[in-house]
Amino acid sequence: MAGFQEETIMAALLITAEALIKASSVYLVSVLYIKWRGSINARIHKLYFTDLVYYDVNTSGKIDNPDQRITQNLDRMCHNFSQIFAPIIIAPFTIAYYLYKSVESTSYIGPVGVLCFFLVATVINKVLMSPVVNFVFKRQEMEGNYRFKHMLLRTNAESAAFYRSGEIEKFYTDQRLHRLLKTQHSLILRQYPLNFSVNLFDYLGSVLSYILLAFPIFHGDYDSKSPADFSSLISANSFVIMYLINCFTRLIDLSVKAAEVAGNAHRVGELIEELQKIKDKQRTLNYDKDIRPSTPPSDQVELTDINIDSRMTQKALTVTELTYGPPKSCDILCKNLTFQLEAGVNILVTGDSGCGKSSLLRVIAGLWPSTHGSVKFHEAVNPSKILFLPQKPYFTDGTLKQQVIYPLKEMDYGSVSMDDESIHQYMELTGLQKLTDRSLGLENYCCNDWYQELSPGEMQRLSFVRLFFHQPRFAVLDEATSQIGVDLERVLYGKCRELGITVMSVGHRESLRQFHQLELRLQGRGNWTIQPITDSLTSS
Ligand SMILES: Nc1ncnc2c1ncn2[C@@H]1O[C@H](COP(=O)(O)OP(=O)(O)OP(=O)(O)O)[C@@H](O)[C@H]1O
Repeated sequence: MAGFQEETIMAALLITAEALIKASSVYLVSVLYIKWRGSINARIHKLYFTDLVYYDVNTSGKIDNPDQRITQNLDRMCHNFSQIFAPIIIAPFTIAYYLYKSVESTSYIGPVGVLCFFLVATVINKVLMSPVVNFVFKRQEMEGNYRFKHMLLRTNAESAAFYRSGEIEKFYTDQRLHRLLKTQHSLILRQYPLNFSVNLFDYLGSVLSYILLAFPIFHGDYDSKSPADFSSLISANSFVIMYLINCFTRLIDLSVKAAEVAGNAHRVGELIEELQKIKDKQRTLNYDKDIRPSTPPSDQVELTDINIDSRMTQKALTVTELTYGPPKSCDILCKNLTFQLEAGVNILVTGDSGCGKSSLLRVIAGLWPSTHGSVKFHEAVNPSKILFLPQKPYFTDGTLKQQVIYPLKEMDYGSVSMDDESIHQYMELTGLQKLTDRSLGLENYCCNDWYQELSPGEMQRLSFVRLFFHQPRFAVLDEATSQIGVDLERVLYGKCRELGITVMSVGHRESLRQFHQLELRLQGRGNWTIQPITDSLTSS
């Protein structure tokens, strides 16, 4: 009786200890998770934003939106890990104690029997667990793809609506959902035998305790005991063996959760590795970002017949023997292109739609790799030296002023010698005074989605306010005035000249020619020409 009481107290103590460890582990894992997630997400942000791989990542189609995907996987992984942490920590102590107790009551038969049972169960569960890990990993990937499709549609809902593309978008979204459900179904199919085996070993465990007790009973070890002592001994010993089996079966039960943790960890690892690979690939690109001034190669375009402002002789960039095409394609958009962007000499890039004008800017900006040749910057690529205005204007969430000073932050604003009055003047110049009034000034209205608030022409005008605010020495403008009237276009280019901003523009409009001194024409099939513009306002 005393033995039975002792076992009960011991079991109660162990259960309490486990509950305590479980609560503490959930707390500990949560605290660690916050730190861990902070550092992992910061690493992703660095790879994704600072190292300029986001463009590649998004166009690679392999891991769109890695930040969100990694966070989701980390969430699940940490949740499951906090569930299995406590049982794993407490298991060695309970197992050691009950092994010792079962040796006392059944000699070697009890522990050996339980260990053999555990080994068989572990091997079988291990075999059944492997496919589950793979499918958990696949399900995460499919779920990420499906969610990303929804996010993409939400972001571009208006453009899709203009094309009345509801049916086709429904088709593609259903396809992704179908793939996700199919993977989930396959996962459930693989989980079925694993769950069956886990439950089977749970039940077999309770029967096993009586089988193991039968050995000392039939061996005659308890023959000398009175019926009362015998029955209390049996109940005490069966309790010990049952608890020992229970310790092992609980470890086996963890295999389902362990499979989930392994699947999630695998996916997080793969996403990070993929980002790192893209970054390494970028590093090995034949792309020279050296910002030190250098002497130009001898075979560059001669600009002797161009009226160059003698005060400005510095160069922004030199493109040498550049051959490029769309990534993951054998097409060549331009072959052996050589030119330089020199202060005071505006260049107009022209050519038919799809001939590779924007692609040239992508290669120059380092977003696309080149097949051959190099791009050498003589100025640092930062807003005060060289600023890119992309074809699709970019706006972040925040106030009007944050849009103007972008990519600077409010806190960096002090480092720029410009007051709000100048911004107001530029808003007025570009015809955006109404927008300032509507926004109750530059800083009083915080908008989450400026794309919904501005017309395409307003977006382009606001981009010019940004350009005037930064006053870089060089600007690369991709169809930056396509939605603006020719009168305002003249004003904007005039202001660029007044502020000493040399531009390289991509555009189709005839009216643009007068603001440039050189025309770089991409003729398709890799051919190109570069020649002076005779009707330029500034040419001699
Ligand atoms: N991310 C991409 N992946 C693969 N091919 C692309 C990608 N973006 C553009 N292309 C292809 O590269 C070619 C050149 O595109 P680009 O955007 O440079 O044309 P463009 O000359 O600027 O045309 P437009 O005047 O219409 O803007 C096109 O055939 C286009 O389909």
